[in-house]
Amino acid sequence: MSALVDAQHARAREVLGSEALAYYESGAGAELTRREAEAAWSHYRLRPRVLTDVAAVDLSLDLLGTHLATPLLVAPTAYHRLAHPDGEVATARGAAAAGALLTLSARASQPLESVAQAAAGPWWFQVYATRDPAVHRGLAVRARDAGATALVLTGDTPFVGRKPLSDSLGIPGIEDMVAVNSGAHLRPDAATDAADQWPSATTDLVAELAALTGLPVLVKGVLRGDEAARCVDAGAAGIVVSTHGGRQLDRVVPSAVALPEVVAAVGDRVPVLVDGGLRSGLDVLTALALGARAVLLGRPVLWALAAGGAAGVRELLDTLTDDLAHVMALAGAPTLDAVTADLVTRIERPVERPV
Ligand SMILES: Cc1cc2nc3c(=O)[nH]c(=O)nc-3n(C[C@H](O)[C@H](O)[C@H](O)COP(=O)(O)O)c2cc1C
Ligand SMILES: CCCCCCC(=O)C(=O)O
Repeated sequence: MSALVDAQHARAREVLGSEALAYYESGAGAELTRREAEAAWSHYRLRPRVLTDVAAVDLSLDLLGTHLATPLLVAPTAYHRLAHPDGEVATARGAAAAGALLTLSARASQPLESVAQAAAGPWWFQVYATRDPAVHRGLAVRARDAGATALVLTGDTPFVGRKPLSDSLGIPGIEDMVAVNSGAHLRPDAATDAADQWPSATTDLVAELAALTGLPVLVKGVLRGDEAARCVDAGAAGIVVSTHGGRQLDRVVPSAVALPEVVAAVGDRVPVLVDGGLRSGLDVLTALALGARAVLLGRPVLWALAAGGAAGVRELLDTLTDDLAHVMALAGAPTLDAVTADLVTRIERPVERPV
């Protein structure tokens, strides 16, 4: 883990309330998937090139029509006002200052238009299929009108995963935060709430959202090559390999294991992105070498926001981008195009604590 991520995490643990901390940190079930995510990246080893001109490392890329300065993106995470009073507005400012793309959660704790105004940089909007389709359709159109350049349809959440460590504590202020964008309140009979997850959603929603908004739609939460192909056949413009931070189905394969299979299945048709357990430039380099076009950061952004508001988010993204540039240079890859599969190999028995 990068030293800064570690320090911001420690600071976040000091300043966050116990309910907010539990909500952010927790995973589903016995948390096997959450706990495996980080270590899974270290099962790969690098095969660097030598005597390659790496005096200038260029991290820029074009992604679905948007030019980006860094392949580090902010993952959609809910309720940023639990971390900092300035909430998603601060996250948007920090991301823009670092030149990083923000993915705003459907469960943001501030109106998406306020966040859009603060987002001087590019941003995408994450969509949950809701029981009342007017809710997700309305949000998608509002996001498009406010300047989002793509939608990210989360496909792994027909129901919210059960998280033993946080479910009993509850989330302070959740009713108001849910209402802020959807206009709906979670009632005690939440299963019938208009803004609750809609468990009957299918891949038909991909084309529907694309036709409604004219925006590219990525599907997030994919862990299999055949499922990625099914989403792309249904119109997905990109795939996000993700275990949802280990918060949905426990014991799913880590993103680091699923990524090569998904890239092999659809990587020549659409960009494949990945998130889950990425905590350092080396983790990101590994993900890019395995075929990801870009990566998303979830909890590290929440810790950075709690630790330092917009400045904390900027420092995180700047530091990891700089860390990535450094390890790319040492691996002999001066551009993202030069980060190819031959740079990594998988080993079966990593040495966890060398002596
Ligand atoms: C507190 C929290 C809230 C999240 N909220 C959302 C959400 O609203 N929508 C979504 O698609 N994913 C959500 N995620 C999952 C993230 O987008 C991402 O997949 C995950 O956090 C990546 O793993 P990492 O935290 O190890 O970086 C959430 C994750 C966390 C930790
Ligand atoms: C208690 C409602 C949680 C909504 C989903 C947010 C999310 O994706 C996550 O917490 O994970």
